[in-house]
Amino acid sequence: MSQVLGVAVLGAGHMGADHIRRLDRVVSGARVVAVADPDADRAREAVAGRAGVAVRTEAAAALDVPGVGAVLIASPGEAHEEALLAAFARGLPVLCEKPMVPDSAGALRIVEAEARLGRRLTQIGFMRRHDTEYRRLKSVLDSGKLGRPLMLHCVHRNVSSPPGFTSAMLVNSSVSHEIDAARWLLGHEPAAVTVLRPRSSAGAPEGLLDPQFVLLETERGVLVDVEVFVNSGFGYQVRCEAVCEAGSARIGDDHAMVVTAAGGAREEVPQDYLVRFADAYDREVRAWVDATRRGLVTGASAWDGYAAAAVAEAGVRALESGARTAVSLAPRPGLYAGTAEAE
Ligand SMILES: NC(=O)c1ccc[n+]([C@@H]2O[C@H](COP(=O)([O-])OP(=O)(O)OC[C@H]3O[C@@H](n4cnc5c(N)ncnc54)[C@H](O)[C@@H]3O)[C@@H](O)[C@H]2O)c1
Ligand SMILES: O[C@H]1[C@H](O)[C@@H](O)[C@H](O)[C@@H](O)[C@H]1O
Repeated sequence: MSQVLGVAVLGAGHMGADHIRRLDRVVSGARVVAVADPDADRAREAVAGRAGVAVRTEAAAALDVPGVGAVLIASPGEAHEEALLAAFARGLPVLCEKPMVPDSAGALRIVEAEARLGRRLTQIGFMRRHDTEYRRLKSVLDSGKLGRPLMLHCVHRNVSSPPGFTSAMLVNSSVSHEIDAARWLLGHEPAAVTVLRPRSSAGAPEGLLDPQFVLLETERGVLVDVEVFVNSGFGYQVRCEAVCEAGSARIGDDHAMVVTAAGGAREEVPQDYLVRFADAYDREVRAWVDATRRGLVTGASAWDGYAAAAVAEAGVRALESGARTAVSLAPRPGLYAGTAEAE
């Protein structure tokens, strides 16, 4: 195993600050050596109490800090393409938060740039692939004991949406997780998307189409329905039930603690993803650090990031038109052969 991995973290907001804590306190074998955020105060706050971390306001400047051996991108999606290309130019391995690049043309440019390098450098932060419940669901599906999957019923609820969250983002930010999870669980691609809109919740900001009901049809005839509701007001809930020819398997019901007292029982509901998926993020970052120190790249690939962007883009068109919309994927470069099911 190589020496301690020096990491540059780009973006010190919610996810960036949590990943900085994780890299320094939870995962062994890595150390944050540089942080970039245009908001220098936020960057300084995220590394408060840690000696020897360079703070920069430009992402590229953080990559050039001596000792940087890998990059964790946690800036907003619109900044990811430039950051990924800057990392590729320096040959640095990357863990990039989802969405890899929000638009499919930009995501394809990343796939093409990495294919030109001839080696994978990128892992995408689709953390559900590292979640214990999702992994158990994948094992049971892969075992074949339940027969072929026919349908996935999914629920994705947030307590509230952050400022600036748009109706399209319910699909291309929130449901991007279900798109990736469905591709990973099923091992094949979505072929069409339809988005239905129930009446909007009075709890949603004015003009936001929330909730939505997204229906994916896969190329092998599996239906994946997703209720996405980002201003549920009550909790962070992520569920998935796979209905197969010989049985069903469901996750997401029982990860919380049940408190029984005073003649009643109360189940705690996590309030955000940092709680619900805390272990998954730890496992994701640990797997990235371990693989990178071994000179390997594992996990969701740039191709997975592109496929999720392309499916989500079809979903946004479906939301706008109200029509069933076909998904069209570019040819998959040989570098990514077989990565729909990659670990
Ligand atoms: N995997 C998950 O469950 C999950 C959860 C939340 C967010 N995310 C993703 O993480 C990323 C960050 O989200 P967030 O919630 O932390 O956002 P945030 O707004 O809290 O933080 C983003 C930070 O990036 C900084 N920034 C802006 N442009 C930058 C640039 N060019 N270079 C470096 N920093 C820049 C901002 O100043 C801000 O501090 C997004 O891609 C988002 O989709 C993933
Ligand atoms: O960016 C976040 C993040 O990806 C969360 O995991 C998801 O639940 C939210 O809906 C999304 O807005």
